[in-house]
Amino acid sequence: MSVQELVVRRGRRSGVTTMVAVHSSTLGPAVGGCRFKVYPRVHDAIDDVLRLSAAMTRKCAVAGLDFGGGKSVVALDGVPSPEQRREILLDHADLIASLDGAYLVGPDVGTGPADMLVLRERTPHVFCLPEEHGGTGSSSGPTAVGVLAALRAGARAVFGDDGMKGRKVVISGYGSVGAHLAANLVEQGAEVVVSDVDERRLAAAREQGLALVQPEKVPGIEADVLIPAAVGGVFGPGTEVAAPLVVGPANNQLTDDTVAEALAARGVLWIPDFVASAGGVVYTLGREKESLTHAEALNRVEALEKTTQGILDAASANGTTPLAEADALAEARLTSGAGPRTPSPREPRTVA
Ligand SMILES: NC(=O)c1ccc[n+]([C@@H]2O[C@H](COP(=O)([O-])OP(=O)(O)OC[C@H]3O[C@@H](n4cnc5c(N)ncnc54)[C@H](O)[C@@H]3O)[C@@H](O)[C@H]2O)c1
Repeated sequence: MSVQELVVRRGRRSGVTTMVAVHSSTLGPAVGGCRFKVYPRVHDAIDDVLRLSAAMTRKCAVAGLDFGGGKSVVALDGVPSPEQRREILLDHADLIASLDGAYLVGPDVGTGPADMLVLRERTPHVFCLPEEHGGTGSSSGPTAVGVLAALRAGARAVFGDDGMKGRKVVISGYGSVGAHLAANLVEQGAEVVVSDVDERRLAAAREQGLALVQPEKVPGIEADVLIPAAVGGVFGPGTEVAAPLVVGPANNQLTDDTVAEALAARGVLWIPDFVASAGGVVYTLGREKESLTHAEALNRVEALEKTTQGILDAASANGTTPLAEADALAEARLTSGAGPRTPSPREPRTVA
């Protein structure tokens, strides 16, 4: 996999290996999140940072952002104490600082706005600081708004209308984005079923009166919509997916790109994750780098509905998959520099 720059360094304070991949700077400085996770081997972390940074390039290009794709990973070999965590983050911040603005970091799996504040001690190239420190805080709400926008376009293609009343929706991963989605969909009158591996998250779902399903039963469960909101790599060549529409925020949902064709051949409309999950980065960068208001930035997130619609229309007209069309859109923008700039704002439907 081609990558512009990969820097891997063992932290001088913590001894923990952290890394940054700048996949592309064609459209601007690379942006991405910091993944803080236990990996069996450093090589697994390198594979992850490379794949995730490539997905960020596609995500930014399709969403019309003037930023490139990057990612950073802290490759843990066990769960650190709070003191160790701080040392690891400071080491990681030094690595990011050494790239001199070529990579801007935000939160990802395992990190949040409070961790961004620690990184900020050593480098200015950080976004999503806590709101009380001038940042926009967690991007989960805007990410959910973007998923719902993509879902509307997908629902029109599959069901002929985008109303969710009475539709059965399965959400895999009742984390921060999953919980936003569940609340919104319940409000719209959908029958929501959730799945998680964390007992505390299941208890939170029960408290909201949500039905539960075991994670291993998720792909095969009869439903109208499946929302992957947990981890990547959940759909392989042989995965039987019962829902006719799949759209969700989890990054890199397919084990490889050919799975998109396998899903399409089985009559499943899969909306590329890098399209559906762009709401967080669109909102955050709009607010923090372009000084947009909350409403203006949310309007840009809502515009993902139109972007998704265009991708689905093209796939239907050309007899291709949404992945092929989303890739073509990203490629066109990366090669010409001119892309689908987000249309002018309209009033937001949802407030995160
Ligand atoms: N938060 C954002 O703004 C954002 C933006 C873009 C993409 N994403 C992606 O969306 C996904 C969800 O993000 P989040 O911020 O809600 O993360 P999160 O960590 O808050 O939630 C993920 C949830 O998935 C659960 N989970 C893990 N493995 C599971 C499995 N096998 N089956 C069911 N549940 C499982 C976890 O216990 C957790 O509750 C992640 O893949 C993330 O990378 C998030």
